[in-house]
Amino acid sequence: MAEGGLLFGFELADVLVAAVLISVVVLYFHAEALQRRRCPPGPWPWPVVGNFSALGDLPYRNLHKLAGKYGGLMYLRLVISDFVPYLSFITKLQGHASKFSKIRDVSDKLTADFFDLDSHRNNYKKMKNDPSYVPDFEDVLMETPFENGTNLPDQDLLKLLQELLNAGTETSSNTSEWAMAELIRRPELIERAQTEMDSVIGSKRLVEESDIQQLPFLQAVMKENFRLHPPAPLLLPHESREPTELLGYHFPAGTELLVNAFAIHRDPSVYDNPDSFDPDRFLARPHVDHMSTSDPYELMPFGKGLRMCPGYRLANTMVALMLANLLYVFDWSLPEGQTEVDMTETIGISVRKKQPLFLVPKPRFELSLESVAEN
Ligand code: HEM
Repeated sequence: MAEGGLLFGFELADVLVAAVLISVVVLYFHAEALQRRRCPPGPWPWPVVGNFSALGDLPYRNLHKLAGKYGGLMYLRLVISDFVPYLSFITKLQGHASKFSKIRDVSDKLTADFFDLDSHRNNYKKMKNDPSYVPDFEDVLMETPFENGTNLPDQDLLKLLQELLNAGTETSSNTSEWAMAELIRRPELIERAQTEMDSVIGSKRLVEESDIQQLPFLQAVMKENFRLHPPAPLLLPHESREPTELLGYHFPAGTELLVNAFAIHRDPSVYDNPDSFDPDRFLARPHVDHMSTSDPYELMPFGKGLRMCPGYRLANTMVALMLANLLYVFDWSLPEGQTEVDMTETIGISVRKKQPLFLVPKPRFELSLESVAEN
């Protein structure tokens, strides 16, 4: 009974607030249930924060675990504007946009200083008629005309160089570090790689690009390393432009798609003992080729299809060449007193070792400076 602002002994205002809250919760669950009817399964999102907390520090690992519960195709809500698009301004209020724009400004300045287009252009003008001068990538980009005959504007040129620098350096160096870390834990694998190279290369020179095709074990090491340590384990986010149906599920236009290459690479139905480093598995499965732009999808450190990494050939060749030479020219050991390699991961632009790897090299043979310079 309402009496003097009371309803069954409760303050009327409290009852109204409670009623509103309950309605909001009921409406939220109802709207969520409707929305999810045609979506793949996935963890139930918390109001406002969604499933963001499920990602943790190493999202590819946590999503892999979640896939064990919900299956390979999962639906998650990651940001507040996924719930209520007109609340996207909150992301701005959190200050991320301004932080990013500061980082962008610093990065733009570093790129401009590093590539120094004007002096590079002057140098190229002086050198281009010298037959011994080999134009570098910056020269080629500066000189390449568009279809309308003009050159790429400097600002665009710098952005392009910046993107290549960001996408290509840390990924490649981290890959090499992971490979050395895996190999030093299994010295017999280093010996096998060295025996293979000794038989193919023969004379005492550096390993060349043309040798790599004849080094199947080294290539198997590369594949196994990419399988266990894809530098970009969730590739890059992709977004659907149109509403799409897949496996009976509905994906509205604008759905963000993350492909968990890490989870694919550790699928026990494809790879026995998926967490162990075993290059022999690829000698037994030569058809699995991470350099193929389409199927097989068992190994995809560079992604697949139209948006696959455009630097994949350069990256694969450079990493293989670097690894081959490190193993061919040197024997390696852990620093005195160290018996274990810490394999903990952390994420920067790509996944890297949390603790940098320190190894001690010992030359396997004398290599004259002349033969190094010739290479
Ligand atoms: C081990 C080395 C590398 C790995 C594992 C790697 C991997 C990847 C992956 C997984 C993607 C996203 C593909 C997707 O979303 O489907 C990507 C994109 C990209 N990569 Fe690489 N990458 C490497 C080295 C390089 C190098 C050396 C360059 C250039 C010099 C490069 C340039 C790029 C660029 C520009 C993109 C963005 C492409 C786009 O927006 O469509 N990457 N890379």
